[in-house]
Amino acid sequence: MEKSFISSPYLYSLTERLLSYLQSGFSVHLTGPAGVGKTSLALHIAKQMGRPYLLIHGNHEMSNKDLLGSFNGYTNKKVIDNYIHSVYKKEETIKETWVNGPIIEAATKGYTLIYDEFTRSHPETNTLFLSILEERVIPLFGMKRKESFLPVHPNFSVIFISNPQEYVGVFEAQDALLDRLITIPLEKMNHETECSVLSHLTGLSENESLYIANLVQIVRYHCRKIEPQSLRTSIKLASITKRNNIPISIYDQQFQTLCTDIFWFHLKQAGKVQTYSQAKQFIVKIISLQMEGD
Ligand SMILES: Nc1ncnc2c1ncn2[C@@H]1O[C@H](COP(=O)(O)OP(=O)(O)OP(=O)(O)O)[C@@H](O)[C@H]1O
Repeated sequence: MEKSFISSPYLYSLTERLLSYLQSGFSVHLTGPAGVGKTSLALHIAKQMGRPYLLIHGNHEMSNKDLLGSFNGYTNKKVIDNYIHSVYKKEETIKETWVNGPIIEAATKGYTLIYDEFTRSHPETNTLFLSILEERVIPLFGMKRKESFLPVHPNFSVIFISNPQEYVGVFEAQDALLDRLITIPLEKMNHETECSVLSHLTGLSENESLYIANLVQIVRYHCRKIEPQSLRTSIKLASITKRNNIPISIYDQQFQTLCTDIFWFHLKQAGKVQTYSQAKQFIVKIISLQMEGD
């Protein structure tokens, strides 16, 4: 099922601006911590571009061949001539076949490309984007093709997405590439939008979504020294309660256990608790007190 995109005044305005930058021929770059909504926003924008779009994910093993394509198939043509029955002639030709990679596919046909986690690919792999974005040509040196470049379709544009540089397995983006992009650090979703996303994705009522969003907000506050729990934490809590008909109340045993399972690791990382029972106590005593205060 396709997930619906929930907008807010901030997201609406950002979408409009990013669309206009892309339509003006510039590629854009969304950056921000995990779960802040970068991929959802990129997909939402790509759909509005009214062109086919393609989503790829960077990784440290990604090579130019993976992006551009390669000769990796064979066409076998066999001709058997036995017209004169005493003469048997067999002719076989084997031809390498070129298979387009996502960049050639998207750039020559004018698609919108979403390059998620592009800083997980080696910076040298991403170098080809310098000429794609500036000179509007796809470099094909060393690809064993007759042409040394292919022209880029005028409608081709890229939405790059990255996580912060401090994340494990992330390379620093090249300055020259960043210089060609309009980079927007995505802000954390506001409380109201988070509640709407929860109701929309899980079918919980507004009040139930608000309860869960408030609870996660309190845990975020207690764990503020570590990477904040993203929207995904609220989605997990909301989806599991809904699916299993767990009463959404900090006084309910089942809900307490679920919260403990979801938050123990974060509370431990933040140095608030050590053991599972301490985590449960923390949730039941401290968090319930703060929930009452809301
Ligand atoms: N505006 C939105 N409307 C509906 N759902 C959203 C919205 N933004 C985020 N979500 C939901 O929140 C979750 C996290 O969003 P998303 O995957 O877009 O984040 P991200 O920043 O790309 O994360 P990561 O860096 O880990 O890939 C997803 O389940 C997504 O469906």
